[in-house]
Amino acid sequence: MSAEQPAAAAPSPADPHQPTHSYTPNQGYDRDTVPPEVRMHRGAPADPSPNDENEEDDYDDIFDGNESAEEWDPESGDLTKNYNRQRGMNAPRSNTQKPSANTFASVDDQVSALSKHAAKIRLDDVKQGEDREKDKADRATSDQVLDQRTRMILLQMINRGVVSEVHGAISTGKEANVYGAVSHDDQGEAIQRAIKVYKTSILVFKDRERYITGEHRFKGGFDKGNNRKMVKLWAEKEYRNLRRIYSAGIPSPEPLSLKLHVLAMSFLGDRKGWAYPRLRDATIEDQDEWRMLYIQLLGLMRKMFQVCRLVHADLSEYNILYHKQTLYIIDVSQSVEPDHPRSLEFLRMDIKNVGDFFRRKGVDTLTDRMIYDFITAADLPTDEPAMGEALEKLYESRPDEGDEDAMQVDNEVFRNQYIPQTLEQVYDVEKDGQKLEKGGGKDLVYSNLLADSVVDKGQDEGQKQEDDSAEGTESDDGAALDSDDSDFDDSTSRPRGKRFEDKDEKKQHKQAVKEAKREKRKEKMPKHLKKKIVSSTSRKKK
Ligand SMILES: Nc1ncnc2c1ncn2[C@@H]1O[C@H](COP(=O)(O)OP(=O)(O)OP(=O)(O)O)[C@@H](O)[C@H]1O
Ligand SMILES: [Mg+2]
Repeated sequence: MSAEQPAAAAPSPADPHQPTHSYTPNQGYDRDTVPPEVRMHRGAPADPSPNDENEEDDYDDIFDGNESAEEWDPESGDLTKNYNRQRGMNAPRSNTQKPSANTFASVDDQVSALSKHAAKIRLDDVKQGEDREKDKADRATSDQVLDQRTRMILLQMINRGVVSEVHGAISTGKEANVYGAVSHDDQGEAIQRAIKVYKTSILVFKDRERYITGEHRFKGGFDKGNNRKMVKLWAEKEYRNLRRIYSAGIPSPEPLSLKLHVLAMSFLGDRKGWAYPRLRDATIEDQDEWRMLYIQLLGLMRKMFQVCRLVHADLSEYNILYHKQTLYIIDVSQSVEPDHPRSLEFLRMDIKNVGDFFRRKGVDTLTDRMIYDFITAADLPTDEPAMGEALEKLYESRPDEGDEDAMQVDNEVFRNQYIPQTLEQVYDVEKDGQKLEKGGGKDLVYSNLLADSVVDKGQDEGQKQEDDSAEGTESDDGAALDSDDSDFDDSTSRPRGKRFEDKDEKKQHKQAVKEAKREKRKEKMPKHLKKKIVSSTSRKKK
C-alpha cells in the first residue's frame, strides 16, 4: 500500500492480524493447503509441458458431470450407462456434487478432496519389456504427458474406485502413453489394469482427420483448432470400438472407464503387471503355430468386420498382443465402420500388413484378394471353428496353389485396384455392373458389400428368402469367394437356402438368379432411400 511500509520486517505483536487465507473474486480462497501435485490454477501458469500448450488450465470439464463415460456422448449415453451398470464400474463416488452457484469454489473443493490420493500415482515405477526399454529422455517426455488435467482425471478414477494406484508407463508413444495400474477386488486381491492417456500435442494428431471424416458416428465433425476436444474424441472412439470388439468375444482389452482423453481398460498381461508381448516380439518357434495364428487372425478380422461392423484400420504385428497361442487385438481408436468412405481402402491395407508379416514368418499365405473376399462375404460363418474350416477350404480351392510369383502379381493388381471413395461412386459403378460383369466384374473389390449385403438385402425384405438362397452366388458378379463357398456348412450361424451338389445345376441356378437380380435393379430405387438402407444395414449388429 504505502511505500514506507517495511518490506519484510520481523513479526511484531503489534502487527495487524493477517487472515489465514486470502480471497480473490472469481477464484475463491487460496489453495495453499492443496498439495502442489494436485493444485490447479485459474490464471496461474501450469507446469510447462509441450502437451498442453495453449491450454487453459481449468478443470471444469473434468468435474462437470463427473460421470465418466456417461457424459461423453448424449446420443449413446444410455448404452454407455447400461454398460457401466452391467459392469458394476460405477463405484461409489464421494464427489458427485456438480459445480453450480459458486463454480470455482466447488471445483476447488473437489480438487482438495482428491488430493488425498496424490501418493497413489507413482510413475517412477516403470514396467517395460527389456527390448522396449526407452531411454531416459524418452521417459522424461512421457512423464510430462501427465499434465495437471490428466493427473486430476487419474485421481478422480482412483477416487471412484476404477483403479487404486497408477504406476509407470507400459508404453510411451507418439500419440498415447499406456500406464499400468492396479485395482483391488472385494477380497483385496490386486487386479492389473491399463490406462491409456492420449497426448494432446497438435502435430501428431493431424493426420487423424481421414479416419473421422465420413464416420457417421462423428457426424458433428471435430474442431481441428481445439486439441483437447480432438483428443477426447479420439479416446471416445477407442472406447466405443473396444466395447464392440470385446463384447463380440474378440480377445481384446475390456474397456472400463473413460474420462476425456483418459481410458481405463483391463490389462493384457500377467498378474505381476508384465504386459503380453506384441506379436512382433513374440518368440514362436513352431511353424505350425505361425500358420494357426494366421488363420486365427483372419477369422478375427472377419468377425470384426461382420459382427462388430469395424475395420481396424491400423492392424499390424504392432497392434496385436500374443499370449498362449491367442492373439489380442488392441489400439482401435482409428477403426472405422464399413460405411466410412475409405473403409475398404483401410481394410486392404490391414490385409497387406498382415499378409506381409506372416509371409516373413514363412507362412503360406492366401492372396490379399482371397482374404478380402473372405472377410467381406456375407454368407460365411463368423464363429470358430467354422471360420477356420472355411479358410482351409479356400486353401484347397487355390488354382495355383502357393505359387509365390502368381500370388505376388495378384497382390500387386489387387493393391492397385480402384476402390470407390464415396457412395456416389459406388452407385455409378453399379449402374455399369452389366458391362463389368462380362469380364472385369470380378475385379470390383467392393462387390461383396454392394451386391449382396447392401442393395439386395435392402430392396425388399419380403424377398429376403429368395435372396438367401442365392447368397454366395451373386459373388461371381465381382471379386467374391470362389463359388464353392456354398459348400461351406455354416448352418450353425445362419440357415442357408438350397444347397447344390451338382456343378451344372449350380451354374444354371446362378445364371437365373443373376438375371432376376439384373431385372430387379432396373426398377431402380431412389438414391436417398438406398443411402438410408446402406447406413442402416452397415450399422446393423448381429
Ligand atoms: N490393455 C493393455 N494391456 C497391456 N498392455 C497394453 C494394453 N493396451 C496397450 N498396451 C501396451 O501399450 C502399447 C501401446 O498401446 P496402443 O497400441 O494402444 O497405443 P498407440 O496408440 O499405438 O500409441 P502410440 O501410437 O503413441 O505408440 C501396446 O503395444 C501394448 O504393449
Ligand atoms: Mg499401437
